[in-house]
Amino acid sequence: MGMTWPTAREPHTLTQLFADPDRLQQLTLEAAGIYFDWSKTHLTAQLVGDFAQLADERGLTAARDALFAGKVVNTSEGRPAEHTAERGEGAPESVARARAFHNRMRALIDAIEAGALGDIRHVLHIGIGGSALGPDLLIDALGRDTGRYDVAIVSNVDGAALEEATRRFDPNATLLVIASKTFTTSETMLNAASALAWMAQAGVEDPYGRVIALTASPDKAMEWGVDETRILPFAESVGGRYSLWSSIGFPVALGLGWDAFESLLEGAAEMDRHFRFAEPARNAPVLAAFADLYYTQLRDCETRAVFAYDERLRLLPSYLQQLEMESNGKRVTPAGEAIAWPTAPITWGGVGTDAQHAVFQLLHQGTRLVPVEFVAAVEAGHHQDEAHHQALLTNCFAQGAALMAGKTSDDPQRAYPGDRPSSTILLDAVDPASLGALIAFYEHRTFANAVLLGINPFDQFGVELGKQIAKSIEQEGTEGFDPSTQALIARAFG
Ligand SMILES: O=P(O)(O)OC[C@H]1O[C@](O)(CO)[C@@H](O)[C@@H]1O
Repeated sequence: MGMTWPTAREPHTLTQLFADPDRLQQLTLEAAGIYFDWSKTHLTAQLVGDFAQLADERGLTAARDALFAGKVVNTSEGRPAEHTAERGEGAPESVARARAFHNRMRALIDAIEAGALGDIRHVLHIGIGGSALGPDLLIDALGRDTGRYDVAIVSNVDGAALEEATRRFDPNATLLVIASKTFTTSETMLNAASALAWMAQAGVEDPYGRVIALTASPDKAMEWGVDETRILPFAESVGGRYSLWSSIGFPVALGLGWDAFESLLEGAAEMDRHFRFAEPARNAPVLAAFADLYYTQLRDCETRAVFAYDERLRLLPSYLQQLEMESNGKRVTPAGEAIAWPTAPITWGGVGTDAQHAVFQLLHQGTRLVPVEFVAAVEAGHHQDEAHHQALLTNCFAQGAALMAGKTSDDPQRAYPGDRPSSTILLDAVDPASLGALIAFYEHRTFANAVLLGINPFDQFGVELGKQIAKSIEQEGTEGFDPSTQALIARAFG
């Protein structure tokens, strides 16, 4: 498959690019209440135009329409990708089905709140990957001091993860939520069995009566012993890492309240409409994808870094790692042809200001170019002192300015080369609606990248081999494995 990427006509530094008085206006925009700034990247109006033309040639508009129309965009698995239908933006029958599933979830939440499952104060949500990262991000960001349920999200098969939750939870007041699209993921099933045993050992009368299943495989949940009335299904066409909006969002709806969950969906729907209808040069997910492609294809950047300048968003980089790397970490086209250019960069990041005192040295003075993304919110959380928040934001903006401007010095060790790109995403507040819009922005940006790269972002066959090998070691032992693996197993298990 051949493709010519746009080229920067004249190499200008970022500081030079600001000589254009229209630059700020051209490369900033507001969408779904979020302010986006790409003016400190090397994108120019010219480059945006070139990328828009490429997007045209690559069929971005048709691909986007197919996504929202519920067409089979996940061709390797022969199904649509209908996460937007969960927020009301999709094929009418898929939207109706999502509404019916949401109504079922709401009825169960109402019943739990009314005490139908007994005294519930703790919610133990067990799931991994897309069945954990979204709920974890939302609960961590917004679940403090709600006066509602205490929610723990447990994903790792390491028993220490489950123990941390069971140590602080009362088994007699715990709701066990098993979240798994397939209801076969080994880590989740082992954690779920151990959590159930913990409840039984503590003398909970009917532990199964406290189990909720969130799944696209209700039959498997029933086989496991979950009563049908406590199974919250979602459509097979909703991908794991895109499933926060479905019943996988149950701990969010229970922990933050139904109104918050609806605001989350509405915030995402607003971003959906923006992505659908805004022209490329004023379309936030599309512009972000252009910047991503500029740095990976034209500047050979192998990574991109996301720094949340807000403690509430500290899990955002982990969430994005799955979304971006599991979606676009591919090497062939849907037709099976090798892709001749780099695909998704490595997403990494952290929290500001902590990261400034750890990894920013490399960003400012290292030999690698890393496009940086800052995510911050104008409003401090209710728990936060204004002075702290001002210091936080000031640091965030200062870093962007410093990366770009650099600093000369007679001593090369003290010189900063500058011209290092960053983009800034500024929320008004960290609330359900803004986080819905933010996450939907990232989903569509990943999709736009995929279309231009020539990738199916909705499958993830690359995660299967390790799982198969782990299973075969468990079941058949080490025979046939390489000497290194055999030695490790012998040393660990004797
Ligand atoms: O929800 P499930 O089926 O347990 O899968 C969990 C996660 O595992 C993966 O399939 C990868 O192993 C993810 O895509 C998914 O989010």
